[in-house]
Amino acid sequence: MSDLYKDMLLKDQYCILILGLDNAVRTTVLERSKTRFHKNSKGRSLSKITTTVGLNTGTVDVGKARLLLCGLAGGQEELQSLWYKDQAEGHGVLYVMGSTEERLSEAVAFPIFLSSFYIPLLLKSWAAQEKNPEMLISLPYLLSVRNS
Ligand SMILES: Nc1nc2c(ncn2[C@@H]2O[C@H](COP(=O)(O)OP(=O)(O)OP(=O)(O)O)[C@@H](O)[C@H]2O)c(=O)[nH]1
Ligand SMILES: [Mg+2]
Repeated sequence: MSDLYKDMLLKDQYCILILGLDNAVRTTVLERSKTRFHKNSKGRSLSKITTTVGLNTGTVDVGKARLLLCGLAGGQEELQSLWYKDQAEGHGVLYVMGSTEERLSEAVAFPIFLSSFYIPLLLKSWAAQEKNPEMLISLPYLLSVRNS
């Protein structure tokens, strides 16, 4: 309990939404992240992962940051409009693309929309020489998930 308490006090916490089309392996990325990064928790084995109903969550530690990962159900076309509202409510988005060629144009629409927000922000924080922790943790995290 004392270790947990210290961890909670020392770490900056961020809420990261995992978005992507249905069947894009969002839950797999979440469960693999838990196994890879959470010292006291092992993610579900791949054979136990079924279609998400509602919400999957998990916490992982990346450097000095603690990420609360939220995998939402519903990557289907009719629910994608919710992403535009949801993404503004988290600190960041982990967008998973595991799509077939037929759905590629559907899969890239949202990252193109997001980059119109984040690229100007990134350029602005570079120009002001600010260290933006949300952006600094993203690349090492993505590389580590990919390699695990
Ligand atoms: N070919 C292949 N399939 C994979 C891989 N990883 C996971 N899958 C399969 O992809 C399917 C979808 O994975 P999920 O993680 O459930 O995807 P999701 O985006 O959470 O899907 P929903 O919640 O149903 O929308 C499952 O049948 C997985 O077993 C992989 O590396 N290669
Ligand atoms: Mg899922």
